[in-house]
Amino acid sequence: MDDTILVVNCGSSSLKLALFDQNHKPLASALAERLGDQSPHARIGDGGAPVALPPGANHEQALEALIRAFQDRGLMSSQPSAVGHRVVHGGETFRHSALIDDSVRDAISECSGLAPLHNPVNLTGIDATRALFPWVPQIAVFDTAFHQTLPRKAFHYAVPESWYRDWGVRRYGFHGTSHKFMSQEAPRLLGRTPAATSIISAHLGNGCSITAIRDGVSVDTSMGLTPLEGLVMGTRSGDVDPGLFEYLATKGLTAKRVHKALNGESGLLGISGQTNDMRSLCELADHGHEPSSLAIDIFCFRLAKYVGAMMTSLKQLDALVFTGGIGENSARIRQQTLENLEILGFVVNPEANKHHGRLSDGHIEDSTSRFPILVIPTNEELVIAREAARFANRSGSA
Ligand SMILES: Nc1ncnc2c1ncn2[C@@H]1O[C@H](COP(=O)(O)OP(=O)(O)O)[C@@H](O)[C@H]1O
Ligand SMILES: CC(=O)OP(=O)(O)O
Ligand SMILES: [Mg+2]
Repeated sequence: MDDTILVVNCGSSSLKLALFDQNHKPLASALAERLGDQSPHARIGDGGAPVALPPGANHEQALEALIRAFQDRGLMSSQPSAVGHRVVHGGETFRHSALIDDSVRDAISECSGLAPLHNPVNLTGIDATRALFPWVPQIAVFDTAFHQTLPRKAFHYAVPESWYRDWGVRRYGFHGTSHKFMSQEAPRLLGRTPAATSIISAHLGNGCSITAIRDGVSVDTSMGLTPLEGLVMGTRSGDVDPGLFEYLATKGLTAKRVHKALNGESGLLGISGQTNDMRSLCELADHGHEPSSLAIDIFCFRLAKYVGAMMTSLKQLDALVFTGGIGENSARIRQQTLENLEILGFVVNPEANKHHGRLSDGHIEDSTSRFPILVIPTNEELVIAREAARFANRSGSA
């Protein structure tokens, strides 16, 4: 058995793998996209060698092909010592990561009703990897776990109490591994200890969420019962008036249809009518495409509004942090968001922002800014690998 840790992140139509050594150094990564499609793609590394997949390949086939490719290239000689899985929804059952056995698997499956787009595919990855490596400890790392510290006033909706008691209707929060990573990395850059640091962490990828972290723990977050609430996202609406379900019913749209549209046909894609990809959207806006400019305006306005809201959960603010594909790479989106926040004392340094903070230890604030502003590349896979190693060591297998 190798002293490697394999991390598996199954998305709805994609699969990301990462391999780490026992010191948590990255050894290899792989990505499969458009699974279930007639022409799926898979490759090792960033822009690296393609891996052949049959038309319509599912997660299981992609997983096997990519692991075989790791082995063929000598990156993974036999079996990993542990496998860590991203699981999106852990409900109230999982406050921490869990060593997967049949009962943990069943409990994850029971949470599927709350994340029908995410948990079933996470389970596909778990089942496939357990079949491939039956003697290797497998650890579930939950997006929701970091948010289990939310106080009741932050997680409780103003709805009939029995909805929470009987059906678990509450705010859970997601992207917990990314926000947790920020809660450790931001203090490191600031020369502070995590337990004495309060930040606002904005994870802006395909899904977007923002979290207030007070003295190292999550105290408020924008995503809710499902990963639909809060910020504007690639294809998700974020906050809307729930009254629209009833109104749209009078137009002939069922609740199921509206839910599908809010998840898959809204957000940047819905407003622009063109794309859910922020990079393409910025190019369209540069060429004068008005709906794309509007989508960017709404995205930045909602984000700025949420930064203001998150500040009310903190006693002090040590940094506002941008992360995720958009947060890490789009100077324009950060600039426009921060312009909306000048009244609160956030002032960006255009030069540092242009370089994504890479020449200034992550800092992009101007010297006149009331608060530090940081850009930090996220590393959800590393957080999952660390958790998996911790559990594997505990079970005496690594
Ligand atoms: N240079 C860039 N400018 C603007 N947006 C970017 C840039 N690079 C990546 N993005 C955007 O980041 C988003 C994807 O974020 P990512 O965190 O990789 O997604 P996922 O949630 O799937 O992991 C896309 O909207 C993409 O266009
Ligand atoms: C929870 C969530 O929104 O995840 P993703 O950003 O991977 O879609
Ligand atoms: Mg990502």
